[in-house]
Amino acid sequence: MTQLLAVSGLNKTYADDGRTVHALRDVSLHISVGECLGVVGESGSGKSTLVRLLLALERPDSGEAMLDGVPMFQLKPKELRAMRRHIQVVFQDPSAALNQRLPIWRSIMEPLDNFPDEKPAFLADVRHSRRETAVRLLEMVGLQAAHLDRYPHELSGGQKQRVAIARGISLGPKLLICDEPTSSLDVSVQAQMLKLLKELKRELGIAYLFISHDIAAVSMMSDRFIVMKEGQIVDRFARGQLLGEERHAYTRELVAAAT
Ligand SMILES: Nc1ncnc2c1ncn2[C@@H]1O[C@H](COP(=O)(O)OP(=O)(O)OP(=O)(O)O)[C@@H](O)[C@H]1O
Repeated sequence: MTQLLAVSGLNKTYADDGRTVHALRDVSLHISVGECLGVVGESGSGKSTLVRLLLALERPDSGEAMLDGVPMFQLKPKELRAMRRHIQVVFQDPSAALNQRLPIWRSIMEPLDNFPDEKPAFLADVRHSRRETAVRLLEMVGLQAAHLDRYPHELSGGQKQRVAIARGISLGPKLLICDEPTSSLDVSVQAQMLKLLKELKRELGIAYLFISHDIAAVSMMSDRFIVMKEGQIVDRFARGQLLGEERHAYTRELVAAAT
């Protein structure tokens, strides 16, 4: 499989009350085109730090991330902005991700409005019209044109997360980071959201970095897995190997805690 993202030797420390916190220690991973890499780890294991670095919101102390062979942390701000459209994110809390004062269709169109020349293949026939484009995106995530002019407070949590996913896929990214995308949702809605993400992955060929403390959700989505603890990757394995004898003790603890 063609490699999409190759992260090597990422280190990130923070100063906290005079103490140095190693949020990431020598983290290396790769994701192939169209693949889902699941990331599991308890709170404080470094998952959000990894996301912030990949979104270029912060820089690592050392290490590199190559996206399609381009070294991200060496890019100039303008180049970085252009590259960033290839990595989109869906966060845990869709309410925080959507502007409460904008109707849904405007929120959905924000990324495309920021990159007016982008025309992903699945939007090519509607891109001439912002509203038609928004309808197409809504339909792709299981909502309808009737939702176009609603405001976030008029939607359920699951519907808001669908809108956030519509935004996330709108630029046809190569990588979608799903950062605890189901954690804020009712249990009954979580499975529907995972099903939707799976369908979009298959339809659009997007690779996912799927982060969750919910091992069941990660197992359902991912082709391969990494387990993080105190900023380090302590275990790596492929689908079907979660319950294997060779699993790290910490992975087994997480599995035991989840069952
Ligand atoms: N800005 C910061 N300043 C100081 N310490 C930080 C900062 N950001 C993260 N840390 C520390 O780095 C470590 C990793 O944090 P991180 O948020 O990446 O973990 P996480 O696995 O995403 O946890 P959670 O699931 O709770 O978000 C933690 O010990 C955290 O306290």
